[in-house]
Amino acid sequence: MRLTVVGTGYVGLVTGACFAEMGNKVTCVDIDQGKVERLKQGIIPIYEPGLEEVVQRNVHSGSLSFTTSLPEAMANSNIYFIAVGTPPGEDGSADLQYVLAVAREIGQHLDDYAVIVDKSTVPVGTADKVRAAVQSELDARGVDIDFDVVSNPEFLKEGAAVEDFMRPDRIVVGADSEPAKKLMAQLYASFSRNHDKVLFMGVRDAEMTKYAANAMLATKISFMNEVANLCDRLGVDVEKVRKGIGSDSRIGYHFIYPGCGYGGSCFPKDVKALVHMSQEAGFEAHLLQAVEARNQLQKDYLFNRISEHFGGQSLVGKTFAVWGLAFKPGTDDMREAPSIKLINALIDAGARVRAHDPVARDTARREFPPVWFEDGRLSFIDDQYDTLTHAEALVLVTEWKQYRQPEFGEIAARLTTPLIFDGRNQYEPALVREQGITYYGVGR
Ligand SMILES: NC(=O)c1ccc[n+]([C@@H]2O[C@H](COP(=O)([O-])OP(=O)(O)OC[C@H]3O[C@@H](n4cnc5c(N)ncnc54)[C@H](O)[C@@H]3O)[C@@H](O)[C@H]2O)c1
Ligand SMILES: O=c1ccn([C@@H]2O[C@H](COP(=O)(O)OP(=O)(O)O[C@H]3O[C@H](CO)[C@@H](O)[C@H](O)[C@H]3O)[C@@H](O)[C@H]2O)c(=O)[nH]1
Repeated sequence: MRLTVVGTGYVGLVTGACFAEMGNKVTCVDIDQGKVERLKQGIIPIYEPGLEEVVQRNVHSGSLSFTTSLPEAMANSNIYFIAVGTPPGEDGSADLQYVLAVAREIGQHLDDYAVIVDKSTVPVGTADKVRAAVQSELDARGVDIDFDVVSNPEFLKEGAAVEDFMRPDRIVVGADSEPAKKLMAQLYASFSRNHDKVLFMGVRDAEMTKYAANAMLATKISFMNEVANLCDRLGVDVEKVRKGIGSDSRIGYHFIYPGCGYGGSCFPKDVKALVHMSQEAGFEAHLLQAVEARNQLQKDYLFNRISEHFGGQSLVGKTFAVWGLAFKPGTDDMREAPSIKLINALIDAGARVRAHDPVARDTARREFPPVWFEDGRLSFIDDQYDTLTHAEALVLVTEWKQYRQPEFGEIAARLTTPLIFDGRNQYEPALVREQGITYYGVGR
């Protein structure tokens, strides 16, 4: 099939590349000319395992192409995916300006029946807005062309995006017309060869399903973070509790890892957007507000533990080694990363930070004032162990694989006071303490 994907971010690029890999002919469109030029050469703008190979292979075979011209892409296909950003507005609502700009542009160039697919995460009712935006452009042109708007939210995780797209748990398709359903069933047939993974539902049902999924996962994490805080006060090891409850198949092990808060471009923004959607519907979403509030507090957890350890002493002049900047392992994405809040708090308190991340240094640099790098308050170090030089403590923020089994002897020898704050409960406390290192986890 011939497809157009608008937006070449994490979702658009993975969608386009993976559909091309499945034998479709895909044109990806982006307004960022530099990005499009690099993509044409097979250079991808983000760190996402396995993606570069898929892009290069399909660019080379001619199945995947890139352009800045939406009309050029539309001319060759009859399914248009909208995969542009929906960032949070001031009030927490999802900002639809990019989605609606694409819808208007589609309306300006539509010349035959097409299915417009909302792949971006958008509030309930957005498909109607997309439909209205397209229709008003058709009306302005004085033409009568049939089209459908479908909701097909994406559930991929960064760091495992290609795998998640290729082997999804389910494919949600909200479609209110038979021709649209038929086309979407045909498109996804190859993903459901063994099990029928496509769940057809109404457009509004599909829009809500995406938010409900993310809100459920965020709720599990905030719940566990709350339990971890309680464990601190009651002298309980939350990791024992996690295993104890995860073994109940009704609860399960997924997404109950306590830590220093969830980040990323989805959970924080989508929980806020759902709270906003509730308010607009005249309903107070008490639980979701608490999920968001717990997460904000959780991002202060490590700084509070550090302050408590130093017994209210000033942190001025103290140096801290931070391992991990990205919001999770496997990505260079810094959106809402817990490391940002921690580093700001440490530097505001007069401390210095020496940080390491295997891939996110360039993206992380943009998150902090340049003067901090110039005057040495913040340094990004090439070798993870070199961060420890002159440092009082090691703070683990992102559990990259290379941090999971470190040389504790070397850590103890290099730190001025052997001390670890483990924001992801990666280390066995007894093992660390055997090395003469003082250890703090989250809820243990
Ligand atoms: N990042 C994820 O893991 C993930 C997963 C599932 C769903 N989502 C949702 O998918 C959507 C996209 O997220 P993302 O992380 O890929 O965003 P992103 O910010 O990485 O990429 C968006 C891209 O759209 C482009 N763009 C903006 N306006 C355009 C226009 N008019 N025409 C063409 N291109 C345009 C931008 O230049 C950018 O390259 C969001 O709604 C997000 O919530 C994201
Ligand atoms: O038990 C857990 C699991 C995750 N996290 C944190 O939660 C955040 C999000 O992690 P993850 O869900 O793995 O990454 P995302 O790429 O943000 O993916 C989420 O957001 C996407 C965008 O909507 C959805 O498509 C995915 O299904 C959903 O998992 C990260 O900061 C993790 O450190 C925890 O603290 N504890």
